[in-house]
Amino acid sequence: MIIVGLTGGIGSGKTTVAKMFSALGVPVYIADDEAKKLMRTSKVIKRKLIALFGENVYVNGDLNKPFIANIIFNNEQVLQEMNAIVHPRVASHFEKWANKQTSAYVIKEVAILFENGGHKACDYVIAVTAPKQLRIERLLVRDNSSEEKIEAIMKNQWTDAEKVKLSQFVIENVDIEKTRNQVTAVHAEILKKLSKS
Ligand SMILES: CC(C)(COP(=O)(O)OP(=O)(O)OC[C@H]1O[C@@H](n2cnc3c(N)ncnc32)[C@H](O)[C@@H]1O)[C@@H](O)C(=O)NCCC(=O)NCCS
Ligand SMILES: Nc1ncnc2c1ncn2[C@@H]1O[C@H](COP(=O)(O)OP(=O)(O)OP(=O)(O)O)[C@@H](O)[C@H]1O
Repeated sequence: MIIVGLTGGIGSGKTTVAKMFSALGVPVYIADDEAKKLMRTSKVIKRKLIALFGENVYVNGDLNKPFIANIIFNNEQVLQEMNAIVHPRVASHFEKWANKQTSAYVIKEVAILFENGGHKACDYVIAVTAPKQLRIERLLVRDNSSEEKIEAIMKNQWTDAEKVKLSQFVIENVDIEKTRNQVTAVHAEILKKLSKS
């Protein structure tokens, strides 16, 4: 199966772009959603997360997100330990999912693709970009978050320039209609590349 990674910084519009690919009939895997599902349901992951963070990591059986976020986005060591527990499970879950798809290619949306070396398992990578200030403004509206928390998350992520250098496709997501046109063009280009290979 041909795997196209879709990545971008927090608030760049990855999910917005992923939905546009989905509307074109491309199967889309949202790694973050699946990671959170596994963190809620896998006994092995739950046990390891409790060992790492303590009992407060779950509240009434659900993930205690503010508690986790407050720790991991201020402590890179713990962030990496959590990722080492969760991400290998997501990788095998993705593989099973991808093997069931029958389309020309699939999209794998991952917020931290390059940062974790996940791009090496992709045939192509699409980077979604948007100016930092615009991303912050979107998140302040969407999440009722603080600028401080957003900056803390951004510190753990590569810059757009670094991601663009290693990506085969770039979608600049500022004007939504222009974004839609870029998605259509990238989809056509990928299909063309695949028909030649
Ligand atoms: C840490 C958690 C609890 C924070 O939840 P919260 O609702 O506050 O934020 P949200 O989920 O919207 O994430 C905000 C941003 O943080 C970044 N981020 C999230 N998880 C991670 C991670 N494991 N490593 C690095 N950055 C991350 C992403 O850019 C994301 O867009 C949550 O993100 C989580 O459970 N993450 C683990 C799942 C995971 O690893 N996802 C990353 C992609 S596989
Ligand atoms: N081109 C755009 N014009 C206006 N608003 C947009 C545009 N693209 C995305 N948004 C809005 O910005 C917010 C962030 O977009 P989205 O959730 O797609 O980003 P993301 O990269 O997936 O975020 P995260 O990294 O937090 O998962 C959403 O509220 C979305 O509706």
